[in-house]
This record gives sequence, C-alpha cells and structure tokens, in this order.
Amino acid sequence: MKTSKYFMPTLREVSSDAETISHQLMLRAGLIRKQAAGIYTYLPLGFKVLKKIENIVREEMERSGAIEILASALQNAELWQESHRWYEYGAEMFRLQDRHGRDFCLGPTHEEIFTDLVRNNISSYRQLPLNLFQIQTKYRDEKRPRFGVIRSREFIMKDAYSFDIDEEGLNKSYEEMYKAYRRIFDRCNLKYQVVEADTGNIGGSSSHEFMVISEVGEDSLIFCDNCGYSANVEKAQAVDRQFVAESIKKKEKVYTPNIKTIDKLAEFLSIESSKILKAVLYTDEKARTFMCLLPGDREVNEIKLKKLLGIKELNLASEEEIYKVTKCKPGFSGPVGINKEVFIVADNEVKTMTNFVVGANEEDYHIINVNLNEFNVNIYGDIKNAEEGDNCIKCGNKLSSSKGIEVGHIFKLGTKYSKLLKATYLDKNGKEQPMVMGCYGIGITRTLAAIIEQNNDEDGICWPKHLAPFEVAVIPVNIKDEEQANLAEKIYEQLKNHNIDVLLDDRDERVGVKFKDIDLIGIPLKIVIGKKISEGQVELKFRSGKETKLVNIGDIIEEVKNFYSLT
Ligand SMILES: O=C(C[C@@H]1CCCCN1)Cn1cnc2cc(Cl)c(F)cc2c1=O
Ligand SMILES: [Mg+2]
Repeated sequence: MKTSKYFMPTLREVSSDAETISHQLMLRAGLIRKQAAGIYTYLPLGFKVLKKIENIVREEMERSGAIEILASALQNAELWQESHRWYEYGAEMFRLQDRHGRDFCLGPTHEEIFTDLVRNNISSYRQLPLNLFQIQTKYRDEKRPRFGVIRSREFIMKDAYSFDIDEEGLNKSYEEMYKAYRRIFDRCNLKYQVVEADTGNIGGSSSHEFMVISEVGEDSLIFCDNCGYSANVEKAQAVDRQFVAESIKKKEKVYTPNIKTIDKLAEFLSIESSKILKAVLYTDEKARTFMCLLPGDREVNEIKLKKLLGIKELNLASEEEIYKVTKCKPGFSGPVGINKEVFIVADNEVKTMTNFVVGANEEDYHIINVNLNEFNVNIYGDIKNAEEGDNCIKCGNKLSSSKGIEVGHIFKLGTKYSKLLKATYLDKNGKEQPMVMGCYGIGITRTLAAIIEQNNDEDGICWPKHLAPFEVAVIPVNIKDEEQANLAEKIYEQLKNHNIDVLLDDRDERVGVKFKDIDLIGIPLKIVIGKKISEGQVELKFRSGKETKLVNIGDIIEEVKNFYSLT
C-alpha cells in the first residue's frame, strides 16, 4: 500500500472529550471516527487491526471445538417475551417496528436467539455437547457512552453459547472456554487478571471476567498476591474485622451542629470513622424503606445487598422516605428509637462494634457510646465492599486492588434459558431433559482499545508486532530524489513479493512529518532510504526501543523476516 493512495487521516490534536489515551490515539492515528455519541466508524487502519484480533479469537474458539455461525442483529420480540426479558430491559434496549408494526430489537446479546436455534434443530443427547459462536455487532443504548469504543452503543462482540446434557458437561465446556480465553488474551499481549464475577441478572451460577489492568477501567478488582484469589469488587469478599471489645460506657447525646458526614463527625469527635455506625436508607421495588448499618469506614455493596435481601430494584431513600423513618432530615439517621417495623440489615462487622456513635434522628445531634442492645438488627450479612488492605478470605494475606477494563466475561447459565424456551433433548432413556448452557463473551472492539491502553508512548501507539496494521513502513527521506524514490519502490515491491504487509510512504512531505505519522500509527519497523544509499545501505528504525540499525540493501528481506521471526 502507498500512503499517496491510502486513507489514514491522522490528526495532531483531538477534542478534550477524548479522555483516555486509547480514545485520543484511535482518533489521532486515523483508526476511528465518531459517527454519533457511542457510535464509531472504523477506518482502514482500525479495521485491519480489528480483523487481526477477530482472527485470533476465531482460531482459538475453533481450536476449542466451537463452531462459528452468524446470527441476525434484528431480533423478533416474541423470543424475548418467551424468556420474560422483553420487559426486563428498559431504555438500554434498541427497539423498533417493521413495516407491519411487529416489534423487534437490535440484539444486545443472543441467549434467546441461540437457544431458539438449538431447540429447533437438536433433539438427542448424541448431538451434544455443542458450542456455537459468532462475531457480530451488538447494540446497547448506554446511558453514558464514554472512553471511545470502550463503552459504545454499538460494538463488536464474540459471543458463544454452549449446550450440554448436564452440569458435568457444562463444567467441561466452561473450562474449555476459560483456556481459550487465556490463549486469546495472551496472544493479544494483554496484561489481564481473571476474576470471579457477579452473574448480574443474566442468571446462572458463576462467572469469571477477564480484566485488562488499566487505570481507566470502570471495574474495580480485588486480588491477593499471595494465593491468587481475585474477584470483581461487586463480588469480592474479605475477612470481617473483629473490633476490640470495650467495657460498656455511658450513652450520651451530643450536639453536633451541621455535622452530616462520617468524616466530619469523626474529626469533630476525634474518633476513628470505624467507631461510627453508618446508617444508609434504601427502598426496594415494593417501596419498602429499610436501613443498612455498616462501620463508618465501609461502603455499601449494593449488588451484595440486593442478593442478600432478594431485591430486584434498589434505590437510595429520598429525603421524604428518610423523614418517614427517622422523623429527621438526612445526615443524622440512626437505628436507635425508630419504629420496630423498619427492617434493619447490618454488615457482619457491626457484630463486634461497642461504644459506637449513631445519628440521633434529631437534627444536629448524634449519640455516643451506643451498643447493640439499643436496637434490633433483622439480618446480618456481607453487604460491604472488600478493600485494599483487608485480609484475604482464602489465605489471610493483605488484599490489593486495581482498576480493570472488562474484555471478556464467561457464565455458567445452567438451565435458565433452556427451561424458559423448552430447549430440551432426549436422554439415553428417551426422557426429555433441559440442556445445560453456558455463555461466553469477548468485547472485540473494546479489546482493540485495551491493547492501545497498554501499548503506547509519547509518540503514539506501540502495537505488539503481530497486531500492527502494517508490518513495515518504507520511507524515502526525499521523494524528489530520483535514486531514493526508485530504491524505495524496489524495496517496497521486494517486500510485497515476500508477503510482507508494507506501507510505502511516498508522500511529498518532510521526513520528520512522515516519521511522526508512522510512529503515531505504530508501525513496528521503518526502513529509511537516505544518504547511506551511496554506501549501499539503508537504516532500520525499530518502533519500540527506538533503536536504529544500518543494513546492506541485500540483507533487508532477511532482516525483516528475522524481526518477524518468519524464517
Ligand atoms: O449479555 C449478557 C450476558 C452474556 C455476556 C456474554 C455473551 C452472552 N451474553 C448480559 N447482558 C448485558 N447487557 C444487556 C443489555 C440489554 Cl439491553 C439486554 F437486553 C440484555 C443484556 C444482557 O443480557
Ligand atoms: Mg460483563
């Protein structure tokens, strides 16, 4: 390919709404262009790398025995009504009607579609296990698309669905996918962590997420360097602290004028925030208001709370709802003296708290030296976020935390969809059984961005060699110099004849501009044709490490093949 005939519109600057380095570089290097909020066009360079990632995914999925299909993006509502999910998802689902007024959605995921396909075409245990996958565009109307293609409203996903006769079969399929995912992300040169994850409302028993370690990641992961325990903070557990028991002190109401936050209260009373009992009021889908209690230095984990109480909708109580329970405005809520009817859930760590501070349910007042006999907790449980510095639930070692970008998520679904959609098979006794399913997703476009997040420097993208949009860039220092231009053309042709994916930068630009562009788009190897031509030599410049090497013209093919270890 020659830059004079190519389409790679590079930019020097990008608008400030590109907050992450991958978003900035994908725009500047001419990989994508924004069509609308959360909707992108992939230009030639971006498309080429996308295809390389897809091929890695395809190869490893097929190696695991999965079979590729391509399902429709348009999905008929009937299937989502059968699975009761048509009304479960609200604004996030892109819905539309066809010319006959029939309801459709643009597929955000394909559990229903794949289950319907298999129930209509598989009927015997002899035809299982089966793992079907696709690489297809997904549509989700994210409330806040951000970070370029990392959280977009239209994205490319590899999604796979496995069908087995029983739990044991599912465990084997799940294990195969787990190994395939490791091979895929290893081949993408990604530094990632596999974490135990929440299954969300997709159902199923357990799931793992593949998290690319990155400060711009929206997910928080907790892990133990010692024993390898790692989990999304949504699900991560830590050892409950046992507070030192003190002898009971005299309870006392104290004036705390306008002190409404834990930190201000701890400072005002010169105590640790863990000596304060934090009370957070929530409402559920039945509009019941209930109170959560945790040590003041803990945060509520709403996913754990919902699971513990079996709640579908959880919202922070409004000022009115708080007033109804505490007869007070927010900031002074506490469990002492409220109506016995109000349901109280407390984190396990509250069990060992003594002489703690609570809101007095009176404006500008708190009560110190309160103890557990002053109120009734309906249920104790783990409703807190595990944090860095907590003790590992598995080995007791100190836990670490980092941010992650979720690039893969695999689920043991069980029989949720096969029961709802009657995807059954006849077992060897001729008895009808529901298939046991798993589902497995990789964000292809998100993986592209994650690779850039982890592979860049001040000059631009530093692709892992085998993922770069071109393998070599041939750059004559001065295209007007006949000898340089001819040699560049010759080298370009020679490389093409050896199946090297080469870009000839034949633009009439200063060499510095060419170097800047080629380094921005991250081509791993530049062959520079300049003054050394008189000694029959050219300069190889390597993108990562920025080293330079003079080679004889006759050795170029050898050198390039060595660099790509193609020999
Ligand atoms: O997609 C999954 C689970 C797995 C992930 C891997 C590949 C197969 N599906 C979970 N999920 C996420 N967002 C959604 C958004 C909408 Cl609007 C929807 F209608 C459904 C879903 C939905 O089900
Ligand atoms: Mg997920």
